[in-house]
Amino acid sequence: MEEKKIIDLIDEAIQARENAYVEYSHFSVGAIVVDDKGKHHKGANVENASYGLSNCAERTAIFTAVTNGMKNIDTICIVADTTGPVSPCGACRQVIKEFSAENTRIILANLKKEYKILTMEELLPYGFKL
Ligand SMILES: O=c1ccn([C@H]2C[C@H](O)[C@@H](CO)O2)c(=O)[nH]1
Ligand SMILES: [Zn+2]
Repeated sequence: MEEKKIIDLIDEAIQARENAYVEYSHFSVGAIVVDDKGKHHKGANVENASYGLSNCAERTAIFTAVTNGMKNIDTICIVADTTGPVSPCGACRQVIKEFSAENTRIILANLKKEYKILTMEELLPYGFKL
């Protein structure tokens, strides 16, 4: 993927991050899923007073994309205010895997636009799939 497209996706995820509802952690995360038809779906983390009910940004974006008919993730871009590129939690890695294909790109980034692009196998080696 060309550099400009990557930076544009990071910018889009930074925009999505603006809508994060982070009453408890004050840690905002944004995500963009590009589906197999090239459509973009955004997500932000949405927390709850019952902490365990909180939903991560990447899962919000994936569930929205699936609701809109996505079968496979072409690219997912996740951004947070971290020292290096953000590291998604284990639950999200498993959910990304569910909708990943051979060529799915996973872009992890921070607000300084430092990023790394991983394959599913790199993000979740030996992950569970039926
Ligand atoms: O990759 C990540 C890591 C964390 N969070 C959220 C969960 C919680 O709302 C907050 C702090 O963990 O950040 C995400 O949305 N994505
Ligand atoms: Zn998560």
